Amino acid sequence: MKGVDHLAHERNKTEFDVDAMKIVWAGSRHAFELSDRMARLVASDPAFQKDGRIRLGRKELFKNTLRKAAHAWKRILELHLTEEEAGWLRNFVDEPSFTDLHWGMFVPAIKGQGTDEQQQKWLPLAYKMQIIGSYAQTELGHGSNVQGLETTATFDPETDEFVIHSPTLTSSKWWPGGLGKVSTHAIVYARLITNGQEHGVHGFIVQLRSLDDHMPIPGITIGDIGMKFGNGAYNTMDNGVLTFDHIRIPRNQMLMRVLQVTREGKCVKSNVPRQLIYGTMVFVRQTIVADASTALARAVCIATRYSAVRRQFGSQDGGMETQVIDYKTQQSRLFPLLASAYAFRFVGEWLKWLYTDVTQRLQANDFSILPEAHACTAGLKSLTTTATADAIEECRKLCGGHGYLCASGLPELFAVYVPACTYEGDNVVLLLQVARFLMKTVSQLGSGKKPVGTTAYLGRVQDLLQCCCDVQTAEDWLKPSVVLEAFEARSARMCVARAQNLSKFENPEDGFAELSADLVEASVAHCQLIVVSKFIDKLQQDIPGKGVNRQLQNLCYIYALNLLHKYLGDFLSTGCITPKQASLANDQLRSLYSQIRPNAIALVDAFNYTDHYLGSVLGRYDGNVYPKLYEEAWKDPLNDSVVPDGYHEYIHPMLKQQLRNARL
Ligand SMILES: CCCCCCCCCC/C=C\CCCCC/C=C/C(=O)SCCNC(=O)CCNC(=O)[C@H](O)C(C)(C)COP(=O)(O)OP(=O)(O)OC[C@H]1O[C@@H](n2cnc3c(N)ncnc32)[C@H](O)[C@@H]1OP(=O)(O)O
Ligand SMILES: Cc1cc2nc3c(=O)[nH]c(=O)nc-3n(C[C@H](O)[C@H](O)[C@H](O)COP(=O)(O)OP(=O)(O)OC[C@H]3O[C@@H](n4cnc5c(N)ncnc54)[C@H](O)[C@@H]3O)c2cc1C
Repeated sequence: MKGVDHLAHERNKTEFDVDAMKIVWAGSRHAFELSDRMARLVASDPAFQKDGRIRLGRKELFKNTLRKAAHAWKRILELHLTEEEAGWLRNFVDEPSFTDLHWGMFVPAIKGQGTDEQQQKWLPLAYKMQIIGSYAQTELGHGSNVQGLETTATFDPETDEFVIHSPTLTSSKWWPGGLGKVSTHAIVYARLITNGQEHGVHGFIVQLRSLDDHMPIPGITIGDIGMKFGNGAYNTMDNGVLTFDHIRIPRNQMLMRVLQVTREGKCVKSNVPRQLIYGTMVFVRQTIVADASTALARAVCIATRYSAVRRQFGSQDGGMETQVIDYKTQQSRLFPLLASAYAFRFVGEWLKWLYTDVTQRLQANDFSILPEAHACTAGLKSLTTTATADAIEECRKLCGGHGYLCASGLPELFAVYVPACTYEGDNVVLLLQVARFLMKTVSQLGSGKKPVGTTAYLGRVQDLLQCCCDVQTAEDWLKPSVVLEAFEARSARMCVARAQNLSKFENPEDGFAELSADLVEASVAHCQLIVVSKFIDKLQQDIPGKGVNRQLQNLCYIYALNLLHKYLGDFLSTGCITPKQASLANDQLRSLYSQIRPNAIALVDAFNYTDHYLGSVLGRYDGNVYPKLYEEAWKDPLNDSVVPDGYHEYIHPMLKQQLRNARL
């Protein structure tokens, strides 16, 4: 690192091995080395520079994204990068583009829902980018309600083809990323109709544009849906609109792992459950949880470094003013977010493991943990994206006025990140799925069915309904068993109370609708328990590096005790803890903030983000904020001229008018 390090005094306070923590954050030494190499490769390549992209108009911005995507692909081929390396490289390019959907949804959909023959035909083309795919599920009229989609795929036995059609305006495909201007193909979700009968929604591989001149296939109308929230941000993506006028595709382009349509138009079910049609969403939700920690860590890194640079008030005898990070209010807002970044990292790691396990089981025809995998991916996607979007905004406020400048990097990060609360399932709709799973689990307790996995604690429901929290001193809140029991008891009691209320309704669906707001709260409690318990599990691992485990313990208890404070109503009203114990938890929280304080900068350094990736003057590694902020201001196009365009037309005549009025 060249130049003066304005944060050196902070780094000198560190009480743990930062390099070892970098490996814990990355997940392994291999992941660390690989991501570090790719981050530096991108940061050092002028073709990937990001300065000024927020000032580009839509067309320039989009073309710039196409240029970067093409350059990234060129480098991937030239350097013979592996799939893993290529994924990291694209990540550090840090610009949403059609490639996210191609690699993130189109390819996984074919892998997850295609037959062996379909995979053999389509995957090589997709891997070489000889075709570019998107994922066209949502329509103008329906997104959450997948079974409500209107596009039809009618089998024509005479020609052995499906006819894909958009019967209404509301059946127009609407939102798919990469669709508007780039994709040549899409997985299109449509209602399957054979022999006049409906068979639910299925995926079809449909060519959209000519591979020669990129013109839409006759009968297809396609375009971009228009500008989205924020400057730059997600506007690098061509989210699209698409309609079909009786487009014909061969029968073998329906993804047939779940259901096969024969030459005669007969539907033959395979042994895999229907829900596997939703499998791509489970995969992507799992990756979104991992991405949440990355985005949250970016915001926290910026806010933490800047909070150590920024000084306000408190100067005595002409000495230095107080660093804002030393204010207890700043710490109580910032450190729980730092702890959440680590918590989400570890739960993301665990979810990846769960997903891999489910995939292997599915291949062996074991579908038993599919409902749990669905509930975990849906619930954790909802919990982590909501918390991350809120946290990015909180980090902006933690940076005061300068946080509102685009140069802070936070407005763009927020604008890019916030749709994660909606895409891949609206966060409330997903929590309702978790609630269904929880209510089903509770209702089966009486029949002796033993809950497993993340709901195993519900098997101890009788104990959890009666247990009393064993906390007498603030230090007692540093016992994993105490924290875990408080979270388990809160979630179990909320689930049982909701289930009892539901049982009062004659029609369970009416009850579910009426009590849905309460049910969502139980889902949140359950998901928070998962995050806390996976963090505690992480602490039990053998973590090398001086002081690393200690820091992680502090972060884990900050995460848990801050939630306890924030959701105190739940903990008190369900009788899990007493007001006195809650007050002791707060005492412990303050003590933990003091312990984290000297390590805060090193804990964000452990994310190993380059200045290029952070894209923030406030979050610079060297803390040299003010001169760079000053320099940045002069780059604004308004400062190209001293007297602005429009002066002669609008300002000058106004001034003259006032002068005349004054003389009158
Ligand atoms: C500063 C600059 C920074 C730059 C940063 C750049 C970084 C780039 C950032 C980009 C990162 C990532 C890119 C992401 C791109 C986003 C792309 C987005 C794509 C999409 O949004 S695709 C569309 C997604 N759509 C949805 O998610 C729809 C949500 N709806 C549903 O999932 C379902 O319809 C439903 C579950 C809500 C309802 O289903 P339905 O069948 O109608 O009803 P139910 O009766 O409730 O369910 C039936 C049973 O099925 C079970 N079920 C439901 N879903 C699943 C599932 N997925 N898997 C398994 N089982 C499932 C359900 O539990 C029921 O079971 P039961 O009968 O009770 O046993
Ligand atoms: C940036 C972005 C990228 C996207 N990319 C893609 C893509 O590549 N491919 C694709 O197919 N789609 C994509 N989508 C679409 C996305 O998946 C949907 O917008 C999302 O699933 C939400 O569905 P909706 O828009 O129908 O919301 P709605 O369901 O209309 O939600 C509106 C409100 O109704 C509430 N609500 C809905 N149903 C219920 C219920 N049962 N109970 C209680 N409340 C309810 C919701 O909580 C929300 O508050 C993208 C969306 C965005 C914003």
